[in-house]
Amino acid sequence: MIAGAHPRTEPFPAGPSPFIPVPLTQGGEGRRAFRGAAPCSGLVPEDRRFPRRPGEFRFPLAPPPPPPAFLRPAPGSRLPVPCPLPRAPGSRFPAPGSRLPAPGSLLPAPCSRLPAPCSRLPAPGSLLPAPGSLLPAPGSGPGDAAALLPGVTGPPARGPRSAALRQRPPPAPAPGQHRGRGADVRLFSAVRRAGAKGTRGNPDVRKKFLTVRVAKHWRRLPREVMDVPSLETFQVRLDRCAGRIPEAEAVLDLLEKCPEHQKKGGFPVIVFEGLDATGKTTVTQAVKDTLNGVLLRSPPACISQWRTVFDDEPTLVKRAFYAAGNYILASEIAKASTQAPVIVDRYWHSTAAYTIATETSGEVQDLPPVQDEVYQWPEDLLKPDLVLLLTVDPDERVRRLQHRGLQKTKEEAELEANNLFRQRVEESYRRMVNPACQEVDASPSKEEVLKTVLQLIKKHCAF
Ligand SMILES: Nc1ncnc2c1ncn2[C@@H]1O[C@H](COP(=O)(O)OP(=O)(O)OP(=O)(O)O)[C@@H](O)[C@H]1O
Ligand SMILES: Cc1cn([C@H]2C[C@H](O)[C@@H](COP(=O)(O)O)O2)c(=O)[nH]c1=O
Repeated sequence: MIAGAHPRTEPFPAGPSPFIPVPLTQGGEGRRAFRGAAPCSGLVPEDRRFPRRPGEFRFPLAPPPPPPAFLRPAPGSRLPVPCPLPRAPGSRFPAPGSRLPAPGSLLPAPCSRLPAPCSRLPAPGSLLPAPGSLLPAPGSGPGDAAALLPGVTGPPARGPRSAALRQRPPPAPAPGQHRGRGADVRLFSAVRRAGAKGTRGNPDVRKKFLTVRVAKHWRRLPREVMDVPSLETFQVRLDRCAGRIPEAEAVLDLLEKCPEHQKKGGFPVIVFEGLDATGKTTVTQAVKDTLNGVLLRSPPACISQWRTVFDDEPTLVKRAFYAAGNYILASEIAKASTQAPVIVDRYWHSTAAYTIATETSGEVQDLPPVQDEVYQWPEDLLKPDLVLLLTVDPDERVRRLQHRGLQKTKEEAELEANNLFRQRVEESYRRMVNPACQEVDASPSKEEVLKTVLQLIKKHCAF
């Protein structure tokens, strides 16, 4: 976060490596140093580099490309006046019940960014809803909070990639999994089965039971969070907001350079997870030094300068950014693990755990149930050999946070202020599966924690 901030870690005493030494090292700076810096700008084309603070600059350096042909008006036709939809009095939204223009007409810029009421209507891939269709009242429809967020829903923004993404068939479901929409279908069928057993011969009871269970789940997690995660899902989501957030386009450009379905090399890949200030930076640095390994982190250095932009976005956009970072990181892991052991400071489990905890409220009992699909690893994301979850007694963690004295992220402030949020993040980590986390008590001294961690690595990873 603060470029050039003081180092986050104190060095471990140097010692002989218990593993085969590999003469390759990389990384080693405290992760905060990467926030706000542009460490691998070489990867980013010159016209895609952005200044580091959000608000300094919000539009691409080049003028925006002309709208695709299908959005342009027919020759000789008159452009509509700035917003053809009548506004509700005192509102930025069209009045409920107002009629939409004919399909194919050009939505001018201000209207094309209209949130929920407009963006929810078109069928996937279609330009506009049927002529004369009625706009729903703002906020109506299923309790899908995400659908009400600008830039989260609606057709992808623009460009040839958008068209390609739109034309691609939806990703095939995993074996035994329902397609795409996922959670609602899956949950519904699960409840149907339970209802059928417990309420045989009493359809009224079943009806009530179904309604209550499904509605409750919808309120807790937006459907998009429950969607089966895949590279394509996150590309589509970033593409949808690329017109508004130029950095999303830059992330997509980097993603396109990463081969799909990355495979791990012959060396072990070990991930460290945990709440902020549990000692990940400290221990990952020490393990990397001990094993002569490569240290990588999520989000990877080449996109971390845009964190501040995405951290201020709605959860689903933010999650798409961090998830995209994981796929870019996967290609770095694939390459590095052909040369040396790879130590990773945060990966998919962090993206999932923070999203789940942010999108839920209340106590850990209110999280999606154990074995829910939200705790699954994405099918198309390179898997590590071992994931170690560092946990620390809450008081000790607060002491470490204070000792560190760095500027806090929104989540860190939330973790400090909101005990329930902290518990939800940690419990979500614990519920992750395939691969699951191995919990390590990181409350003891740095030397003891390193010893424990090295023993676990020796036990679980082949060298
Ligand atoms: N085992 C330990 N005992 C005492 N202090 C520790 C221990 N491990 C780390 N610390 C100290 O706690 C603070 C936070 O550690 P560190 O930066 O490694 O945590 P982190 O998990 O990487 O945090 P973040 O996720 O926010 O980057 C630092 O000041 C560090 O020196
Ligand atoms: C990787 C990742 C991070 N975050 C958020 C959650 C935490 O508050 C900070 C941690 O960042 P740090 O560099 O380790 O201090 O970032 C997230 O929400 N999702 C992610 O995937």
